[in-house]
Amino acid sequence: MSEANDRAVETVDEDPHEGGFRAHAAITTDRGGPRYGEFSEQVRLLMDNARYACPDDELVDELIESLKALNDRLADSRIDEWHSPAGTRIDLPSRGNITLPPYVVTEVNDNGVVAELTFRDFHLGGNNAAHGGHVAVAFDDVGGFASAVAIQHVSRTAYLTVQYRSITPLNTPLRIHAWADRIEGRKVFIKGTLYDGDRLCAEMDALFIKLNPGQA
Ligand SMILES: CCCCCCCCCCCCCCCC(=O)SCCNC(=O)CCNC(=O)[C@H](O)C(C)(C)COP(=O)(O)OP(=O)(O)OC[C@H]1O[C@@H](n2cnc3c(N)ncnc32)[C@H](O)[C@@H]1OP(=O)(O)O
Repeated sequence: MSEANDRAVETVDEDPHEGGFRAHAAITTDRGGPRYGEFSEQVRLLMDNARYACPDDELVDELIESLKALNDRLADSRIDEWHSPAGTRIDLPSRGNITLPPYVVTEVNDNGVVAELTFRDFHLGGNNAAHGGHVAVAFDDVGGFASAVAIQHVSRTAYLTVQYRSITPLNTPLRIHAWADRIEGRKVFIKGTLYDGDRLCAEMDALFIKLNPGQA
């Protein structure tokens, strides 16, 4: 971590979290400004290019200097997790969270949550296919979303099982669907599917637990 990173630990007086997540929906399209989506896309491209890059020594030297300068500037604008745009920008893919595979929600209703999701070069597992861990990340987020829709409350993943049925391609719009199969008290049983066209890539079977008030 750089010096700028050390300086960047900023605290906020109010206590904006509840049950381990945001107390308020914090729905905003303002934080980060109108070009935050373009910024996120450039970061994703950086990750994609870094994944496949084979720079020579001279370029590595140059890139390290550029990245150091960039990281210092970014670190200066860090804020706590509750106020950062990432995760709250509902106008952007995956709510502006660049650590998630980008997805755009197309349906939210009694049948759950449906989204168009694209794994990118950064998500490579091998042989042009998505890494299984990234598939699980996608299911966790969209599954958590479906749980939130079903119970109108925050929940945490207790378990999440993925059945990998066929290769999940990169750079291909996929259809991810998660829905509440049943609810028993605080337990929300979530199921999910990931399709490339008509081909089933993976299935999810997960349990989310509704958090008690103040639960971490
Ligand atoms: C701003 C814009 C908004 C837009 C729209 C919002 C969309 C917003 C989407 C966000 C999407 C994020 C989605 C990420 C979600 C994570 O990734 S969360 C992070 C990963 N998960 C964790 O770190 C959880 C770690 N584990 C824990 O904290 C605790 O074990 C848990 C899961 C909270 C459960 O603990 P607990 O509350 O003490 O529950 P406990 O009393 O032990 O168990 C309750 C019941 O569940 C059962 N149970 C608990 N664990 C298990 C298990 N592993 N297996 C089977 N049964 C279990 C118990 O047996 C018990 O059953 P009953 O006796 O009631 O029949």
